[in-house]
Amino acid sequence: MTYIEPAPIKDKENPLESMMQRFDAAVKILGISDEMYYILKVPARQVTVGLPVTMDNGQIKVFEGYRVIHSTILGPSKGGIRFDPAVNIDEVRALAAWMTWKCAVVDIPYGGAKGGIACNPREMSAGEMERLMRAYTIAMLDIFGPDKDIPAPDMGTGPREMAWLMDEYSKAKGMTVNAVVTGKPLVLGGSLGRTEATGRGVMVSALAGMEKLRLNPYRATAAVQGFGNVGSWGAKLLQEKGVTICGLSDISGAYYNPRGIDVEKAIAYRNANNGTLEGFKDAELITNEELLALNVDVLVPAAKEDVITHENAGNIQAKLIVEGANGPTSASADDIINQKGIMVVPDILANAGGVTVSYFEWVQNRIGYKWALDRINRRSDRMMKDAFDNVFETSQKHGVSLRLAAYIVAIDKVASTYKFRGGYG
Ligand SMILES: NC(=O)C1=CN([C@@H]2O[C@H](COP(=O)(O)OP(=O)(O)OC[C@H]3O[C@@H](n4cnc5c(N)ncnc54)[C@H](OP(=O)(O)O)[C@@H]3O)[C@@H](O)[C@H]2O)C=CC1
Ligand SMILES: O=C(O)CCC(=O)C(=O)O
Repeated sequence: MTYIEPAPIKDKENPLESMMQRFDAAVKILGISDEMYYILKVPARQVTVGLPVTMDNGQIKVFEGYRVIHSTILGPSKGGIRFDPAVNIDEVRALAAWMTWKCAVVDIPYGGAKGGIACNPREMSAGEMERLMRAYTIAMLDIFGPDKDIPAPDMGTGPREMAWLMDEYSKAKGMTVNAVVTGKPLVLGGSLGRTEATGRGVMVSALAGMEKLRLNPYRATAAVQGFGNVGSWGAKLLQEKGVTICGLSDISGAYYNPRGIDVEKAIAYRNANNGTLEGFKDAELITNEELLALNVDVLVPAAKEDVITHENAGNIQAKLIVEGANGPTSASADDIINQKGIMVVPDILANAGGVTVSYFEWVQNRIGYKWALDRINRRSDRMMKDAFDNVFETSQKHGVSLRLAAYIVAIDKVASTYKFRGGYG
């Protein structure tokens, strides 16, 4: 029997610390009461479960899984499930709070949650992943529910895992409940457009930021860190809008070509190469650290948190950062980036396209209907652009960064909803 120990919690530069620093700054500007501060800060519910799973070699491994429901003030909680070796409870707490703020920024009727399991999907077979996901679903039967808490994919998970979750949940309830999870395969009630939705929202946010900076997409260059769901779709859709993608990366390294990389070709290469860009020939191999410092107009961190810190923020040359990942910039880098005059479209705005189309999926499941792709794209693009404009206006009004403005918009919305609900007891 083996116990898979979760990643240790770092004292500093951890996502929870970064989230709290921005939250505190926004709360100060809004002048929120002490009572409200703690109502918004403390997660509504946190669950940790031990998950014994029989591995292919017959050995039992015990994994630790989490679900944190940060808030249900705006509606049932919503947020993805992450499978990654670095998962720990603090990371999930930060990610859950970001979901609350994200749903509020794009104005969808959800609270925020996140789940995670400390595991390494790259070292697990499909059968092991399935047993782990089913064990997690059973452990969370009382937490999940189409009117309570609705999971979705995040790093290391996708439609396949969501299908297992839906199946296990439905079996336990004795009926098909497809609205319990979003990001499902199309045949199980998944929505058209969900797979590419987060990358599409990144593209819409990038174009909105470029317009403010008067950058012509046809003359602009970009580098994208992370080539999974968000990074590959973000890069592809930006390229379709005329942007030259000079850099791409995954865990194997970064790939640079100043004349531009054909993103479709890179995706085909990755798909045929066991999911990795390793050995990609149409570009020079550089490091992920070098990719962040490339002389490009737009930088899209779309891999993981805390990749831009006070140690490397000074090297960034991009004029615009569009945060595809959750928490890619640690709070210690904010001042440096602001002093350099770099515009940052923050995570809780830039990557909200995914949860927006998840919301559409949930609505379609509940009314038993399927919308066409052009309708979904039109609506989600509109919602992303409206959210960008609202955050931009708020930043002008308060003289603050887009990041702080996004927190102000979100916290104000959740706090005033709480007051209207009369929840002071
Ligand atoms: N999926 C979604 O709808 C949403 C995702 N997000 C956020 O976007 C980010 C990415 O998620 P998603 O695309 O779904 O995840 P995936 O697992 O599909 O992809 C993650 C990508 O990041 C790469 N990566 C991991 N670590 C590093 C590193 N140290 N340096 C460079 N690249 C690295 C991975 O490389 P490799 O494959 O080689 O391991 C992979 O290409 C996460 O922060 C997630 O929370 C936010 C909103 C919605
Ligand atoms: O699609 C969803 O419901 C949530 C996606 C997610 O986890 C995120 O936006 O970080």
